[in-house]
Amino acid sequence: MAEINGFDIAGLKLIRPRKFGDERGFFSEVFRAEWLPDTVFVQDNHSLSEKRGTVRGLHYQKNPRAQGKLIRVIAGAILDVAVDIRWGSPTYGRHVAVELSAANWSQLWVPAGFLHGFCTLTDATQVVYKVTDYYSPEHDAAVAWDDPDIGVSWPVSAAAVTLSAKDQAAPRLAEIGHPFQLEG
Ligand SMILES: Cc1cn([C@H]2C[C@H](O)[C@@H](COP(=O)(O)OP(=O)(O)O[C@H]3O[C@@H](C)C(=O)[C@@H](O)[C@H]3O)O2)c(=O)[nH]c1=O
Repeated sequence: MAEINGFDIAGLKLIRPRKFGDERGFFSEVFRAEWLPDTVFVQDNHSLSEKRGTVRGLHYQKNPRAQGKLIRVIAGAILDVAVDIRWGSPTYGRHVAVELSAANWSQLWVPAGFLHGFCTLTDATQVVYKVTDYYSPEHDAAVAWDDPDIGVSWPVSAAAVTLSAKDQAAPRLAEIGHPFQLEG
């Protein structure tokens, strides 16, 4: 059982699985295939970010190895961001930013055709996510987290952020062309 809601940007979904607490702790179904019809996951990922103010993103894999991602947090909290880069989409360039945490037990479904990234709001944050294609270093790509054309209101300043070398060197959205076309 889960509550599933859409956003103004088509394709994105917020999933809130039920959590059954009792004197032992809790039980929760964290994934059911029926929540995301026609979606097949092939890889599960788990990352730990030691410090609050760590940004990972904004990432995507190029076609034909594009990935949909189902993201959740099992320790701490993040601001999770998905940017629509489906060329032809009425919401091209727009993003959503939602807090996912171990406390709110929410998951964000980000289909292929989006940039994805997050900022940790706590130390020792652990994020786990399912993806629909295997990691492919040749197709792995990024856009600058602080691209003003995207305009994410990140909860960390450029002076304080912890960022990988790869993410520091990422191009702006205007420089990557149009890697995804809206289907249908
Ligand atoms: C993502 C990934 C990385 N790696 C390796 C490559 C590298 O040596 C090390 C760290 O990789 P990265 O710096 O790319 O990790 P990270 O910055 O955490 O990348 C992730 O960020 C979030 C926001 C996403 O959306 C993911 O799809 C992925 O892009 O792990 C894999 O072996 N498999 C994978 O699926």
